[in-house]
Amino acid sequence: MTDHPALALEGVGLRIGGARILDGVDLAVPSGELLGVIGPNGAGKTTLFNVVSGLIAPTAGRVRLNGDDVTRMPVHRRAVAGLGRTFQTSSLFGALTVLENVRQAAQARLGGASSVLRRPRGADAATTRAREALEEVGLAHRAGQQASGLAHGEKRKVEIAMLIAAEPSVILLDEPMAGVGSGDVPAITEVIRQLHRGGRTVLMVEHHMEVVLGLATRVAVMHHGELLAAGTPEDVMANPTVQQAYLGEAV
Ligand SMILES: Nc1ncnc2c1ncn2[C@@H]1O[C@H](COP(=O)(O)OP(=O)(O)OP(=O)(O)O)[C@@H](O)[C@H]1O
Repeated sequence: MTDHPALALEGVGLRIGGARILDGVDLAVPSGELLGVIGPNGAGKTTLFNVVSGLIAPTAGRVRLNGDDVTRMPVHRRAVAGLGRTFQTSSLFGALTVLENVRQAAQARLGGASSVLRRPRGADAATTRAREALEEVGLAHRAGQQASGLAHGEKRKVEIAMLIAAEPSVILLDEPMAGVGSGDVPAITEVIRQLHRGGRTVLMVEHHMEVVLGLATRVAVMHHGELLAAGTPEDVMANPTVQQAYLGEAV
């Protein structure tokens, strides 16, 4: 298994009507990489994440998770197989507490029945895992608070704690800095850095270039549904084709 990339896209294409939304995307993401996915608006970045997570079926090519072909696997089974993702907008249950939100994610991973049958004294396994995940993102002190009352930046951290609790092997972060005030950017950057340091494989779509260049071990550039370039942040930013794609856009 270790010979396989954590995630591989092989000739992935998506046509909707006459439009080519994704075209021949080949990409191998080795285990432990933090890949920044960038590109101008409408380049196909979110669509690519939707294909990887199973929300959209590609019309060509394959998606492999740790070597296994998951192209036709539904979203929930892909999650169980080890794929986790966040969305541009918050996916928290506002009426639940922070701990309850993270606990749901841990419970989904552990499975309901076993934890009911074998409930450790005091706190069950899902609660313990949820508390550890909140600790990891520095939000243990918010555990009992209702999620709707959190600041936006804290909600982002709770979403990352939910990912940690679900223990995915590959994580997709879709614009983690979207809507985040500049004051919260460094703290969330640090949480993502920690997430990656734990040995997890992370793909991150992000427009905030400072964040991408500061975190990514490799950068992939999408343009008109194609993978234009992939390489170290330095190489990619020095690539004339990439600079051309961004003409008229803020890089
Ligand atoms: N279901 C759909 N039907 C038709 N066109 C679609 C559909 N989904 C996406 N598109 C088109 O595909 C292209 C890629 O969209 P996508 O949202 O993936 O781009 P993006 O790179 O994530 O953009 P942004 O940075 O603005 O979020 C866009 O031109 C979009 O209008």
